[in-house]
Amino acid sequence: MASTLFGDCSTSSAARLLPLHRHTTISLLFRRLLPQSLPRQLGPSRTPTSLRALSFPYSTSSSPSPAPPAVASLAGEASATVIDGKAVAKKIRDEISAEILGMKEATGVVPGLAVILVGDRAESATYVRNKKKACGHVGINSFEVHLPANSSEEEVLKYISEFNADPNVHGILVQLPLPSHMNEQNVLNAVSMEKDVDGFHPLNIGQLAMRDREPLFVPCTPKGCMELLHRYGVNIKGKRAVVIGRSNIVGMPAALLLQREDATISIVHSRTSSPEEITRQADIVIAAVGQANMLRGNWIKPGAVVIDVGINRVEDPTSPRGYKLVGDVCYEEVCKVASAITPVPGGVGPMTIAMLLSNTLASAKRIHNFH
Ligand SMILES: Nc1nc(=O)c2c([nH]1)NC[C@@H]1CN(c3ccc(C(=O)N[C@@H](CCC(=O)O)C(=O)O)cc3)C=[N+]21
Repeated sequence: MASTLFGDCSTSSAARLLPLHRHTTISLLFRRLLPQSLPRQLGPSRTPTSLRALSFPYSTSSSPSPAPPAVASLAGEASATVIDGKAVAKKIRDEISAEILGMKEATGVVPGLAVILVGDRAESATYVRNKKKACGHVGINSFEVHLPANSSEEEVLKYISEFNADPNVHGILVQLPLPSHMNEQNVLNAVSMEKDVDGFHPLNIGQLAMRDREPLFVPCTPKGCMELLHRYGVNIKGKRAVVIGRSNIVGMPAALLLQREDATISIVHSRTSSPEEITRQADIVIAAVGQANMLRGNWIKPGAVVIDVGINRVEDPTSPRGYKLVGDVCYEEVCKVASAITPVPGGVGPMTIAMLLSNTLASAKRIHNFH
């Protein structure tokens, strides 16, 4: 993830690449004309009680009061519900811990996750460390191989086949990106599809794309996005969903998952003309492009639900790390238009790790026939 200089939406590099046709204020005023779009779009929450407190502020609201003058209204503009991925992920980890304990007591089996990290990218090392910590918290054994950046592809393949054969390992994750001299396809194909907790094996992706078939694993980040939509009671069936970005690991599987739940999907990508016009039609937006603050307020239909997958570092001299994390969505603008939005950090990121743990537990249960 490239570091950019700009932390605020108005100066985002992406905003210059993709010219804006409308100003945010217009969106804000437009939204005022449709104050009822939110409660109708979001049906009653299927969310457990503990999460309901985090849920929609509008669901019980009465009729809108007369509109104050536009300028005054901007400060008091109601904000979207914040979809708290950190809290949901914690709840899921607690559920996983309990299940793992039960499984251990009943069968003696402890789920195991193997992570292969090649090279010294600081971000990759951080993710791997976070995954290991998360495994520790829920009671999953973690196995880690850290290879130097100049290792050969054969070496990586050798570790993969060892983990494929190891009965203590139920999940195998090869941290991406791999160094450029390696063939990512060869490596991902080598992971046994029964241990493919990332869901990146072509057979798992293929099953995801086919009707009436079930993949053994669904990729963690898109699965986390869907879990957030479910736990916040967002209706998907029959809705228009736009996924921005067509990567194998997020955009494409996210679109397939939404389609499997009967949304009508569009994928917006770097060659799409008028991406903002298409995005503005969406009831659900999943942004996964890796461009800081790219989605402005005027890309969003009032009342839409926005899931921000981007994790971009932008320089921030006031932060001890020297940078801060921002999403692909210009949060300050979009939170005034959307009905619900995920923050960065604290949105999809923690869910990705929770889904990895969930996939690893599911794998151990399947391998040991424990249900
Ligand atoms: N084979 C493979 N599988 C992956 O799942 C995979 C990968 N490779 N390569 C890199 C990406 C990235 N990724 C993240 C996971 C958690 C957070 C996360 O927890 N983020 C925190 C912030 C963490 C921080 O403060 O740095 C948050 O958004 O709140 C972010 C990013 C998994 N990835």
